[in-house]
Amino acid sequence: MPDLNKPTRTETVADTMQLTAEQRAIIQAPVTHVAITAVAGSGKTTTLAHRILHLLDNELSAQRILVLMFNRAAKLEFEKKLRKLAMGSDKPGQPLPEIRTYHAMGLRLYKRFIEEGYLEPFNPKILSEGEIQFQLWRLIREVAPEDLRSTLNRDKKEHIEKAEAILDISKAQLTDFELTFEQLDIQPKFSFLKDVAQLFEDWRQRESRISFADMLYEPVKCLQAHEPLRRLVRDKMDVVLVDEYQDTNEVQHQLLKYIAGSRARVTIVGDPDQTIYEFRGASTDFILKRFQEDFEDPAPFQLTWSFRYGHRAALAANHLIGHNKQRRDILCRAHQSTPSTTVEVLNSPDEAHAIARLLQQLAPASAAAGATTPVAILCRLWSQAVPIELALLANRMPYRIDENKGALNNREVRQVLNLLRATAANWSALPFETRSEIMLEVLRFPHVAVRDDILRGLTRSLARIDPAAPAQLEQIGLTKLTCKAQYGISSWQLSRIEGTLAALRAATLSSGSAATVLSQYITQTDLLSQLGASALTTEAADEKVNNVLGLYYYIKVLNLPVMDTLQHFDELRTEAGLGNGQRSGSDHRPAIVELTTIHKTKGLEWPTVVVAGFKDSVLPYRRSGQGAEAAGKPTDMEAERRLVYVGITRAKDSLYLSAPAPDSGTGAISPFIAEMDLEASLAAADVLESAAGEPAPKITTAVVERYFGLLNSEAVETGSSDASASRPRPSLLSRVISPLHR
Ligand SMILES: Nc1ncnc2c1ncn2[C@@H]1O[C@H](COP(=O)(O)OP(=O)(O)OP(=O)(O)O)[C@@H](O)[C@H]1O
Repeated sequence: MPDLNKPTRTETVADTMQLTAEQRAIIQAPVTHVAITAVAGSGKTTTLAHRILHLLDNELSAQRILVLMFNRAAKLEFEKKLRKLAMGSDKPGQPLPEIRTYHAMGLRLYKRFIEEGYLEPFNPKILSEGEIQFQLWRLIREVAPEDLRSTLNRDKKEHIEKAEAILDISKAQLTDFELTFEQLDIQPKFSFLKDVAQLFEDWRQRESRISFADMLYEPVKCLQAHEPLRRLVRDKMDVVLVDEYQDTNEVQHQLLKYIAGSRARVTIVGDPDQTIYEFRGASTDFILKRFQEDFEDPAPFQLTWSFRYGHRAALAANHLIGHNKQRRDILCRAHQSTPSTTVEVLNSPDEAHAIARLLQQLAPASAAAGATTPVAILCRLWSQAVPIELALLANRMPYRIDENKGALNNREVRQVLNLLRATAANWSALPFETRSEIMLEVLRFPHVAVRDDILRGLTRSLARIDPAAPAQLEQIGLTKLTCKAQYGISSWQLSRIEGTLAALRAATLSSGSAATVLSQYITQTDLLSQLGASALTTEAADEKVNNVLGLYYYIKVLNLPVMDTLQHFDELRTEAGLGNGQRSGSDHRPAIVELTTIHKTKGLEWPTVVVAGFKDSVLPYRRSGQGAEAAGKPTDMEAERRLVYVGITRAKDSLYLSAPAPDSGTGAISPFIAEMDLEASLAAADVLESAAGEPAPKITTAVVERYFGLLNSEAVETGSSDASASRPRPSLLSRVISPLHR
């Protein structure tokens, strides 16, 4: 193995990049196992990229270096970073190592093991969460013990969620269902769910289907069982580097061990405060303990300076995360080369429009900032994004959102709009086929629990008559006497259809705004609880209900009659490029806003970040569980706090925390805002950034004192002014939007 202690070209690279001593130590470390713990924005990925160039410079072959990233977005970002760095080096065309996600790696091994005859070929259509939950519910109904049958429907979600947890955690931890059941501390009355998990696996194998989890689980189980396969995969690499190790689970840790064998030296890097995938079996144990146990004598390194955000964001993040008890108490601190970051609370009774207005004001500065997408709006749940996206569209703000997540493609949004169409003045002028389709959607919203083929026949008859007309069912010959014989539906189903049609009739006759019509219909059909009940999990129920509520609030602010509201939405569809049923974008302006969830932002950063939904029940997210056990379950505050920590540490120049206006009736402000201690954080940062260099802030906390102590005791490294110059701070972004809520 080459001697990597000798000074090399990387030092030159390091010098021009103004790398810190902490970073240089890692880049130039000898090729041993290495464990790096680092704070958010401290240049973990940047340092890994430099380390790779250093290794290549020292005659390690690119083919013998493997980089494992957590997800696709992080992989793409890293590829870009490495390519750019390589382009600036004196060997711009040199081959670069393979960068893979864990799952891509698992899938590659899976296919190889099929070729070797150890695994069966699988259907390329990967099982979705929805399909898995649907199958679990089918099996639960098949095998539930007699004494639980009477409450099975009521506790549907609880059963599905527990069965899914047994399945997921067993695959993530490589434990059998029995042990997982015990570890999850599930009540004995649910022990039949272990059989459900096994029956699901039998079904899955019969159908040759695999899930996302199986891409890792199956090959690792195979490796555990077969020595020839272990020989096949091990010792192929000299160096393996793994990012985001704080979110590693057992199956990933084992895969890493098998790939490394006794040859590869492994570098792991991560930030325990950014662990946000516990629900997939992730644990800080792997970065803090297990790696040290399973890989011989790893050299420990730390990255403690943030280059992403300034003192305000650093102090707010430190105050917040300091409330977690189960952590290593490390402060993140802004490097002196880092421009200051403004932190503001955006208090508003109408979050969506407040954010859209803010972005209108920031747009020129954002465009000038030159970043590909200079602003990110981060949500806890996708349903939060519905009214925000609509407000962005209404303000003609070019944005980007995950495929399939757009508000106008959202099922509940489409259903609300169809309901409004059914109550609109131009109903009878609509083509017959359109009316039938709309009636079908109305009878599914909430679902009247009639089979689809019967429902289709029924809605074709209903489409012929006026929704405002009384006694419509009689008009199409559907009465208590005829319903069974003619349509094969029960009296109970008939009463549901009657209920929906009565609500539709009342809505059609209403002279109020679209919001009044919708609100009447929601109340009369008990829509929200019906929607919640139809979902297979609590989170899915919350998303459905919040999709409707988000749209309702948007329509309420719009305050237009039904026809005008529908026209407004037609215009939004055109703006979104959906006019002809295809999403193409109405114009080709580059997106200045990325609308996404905090879970999707691993390793990413933006000049301006807006974290939405700082209100109780959203941050921290409290599931509206229906089963008695779920409802009483305390929210995992530490996990939610880590999520907010990840969100707020994505900002470079400006961070906005969107919260309800006090006493506006739009919800209580999230306790996390108080936990950030913004008063103390901002006052302390003012002192640190003042040219006069005041001795101490007027308001102080233990965190502020430690922060000052750290800055004072360790000389901040010099020579980083170029780094700060490379990222000028947009002046527009520093203005106060709304008074800081204390
Ligand atoms: N020595 C340095 N001087 C100036 N800027 C730096 C330095 N090192 C890294 N940066 C910049 O700091 C920012 C954060 O770096 P990077 O994304 O690598 O951090 P990270 O630790 O991987 O982040 P996260 O905690 O989100 O995973 C980037 O904009 C990067 O270019």
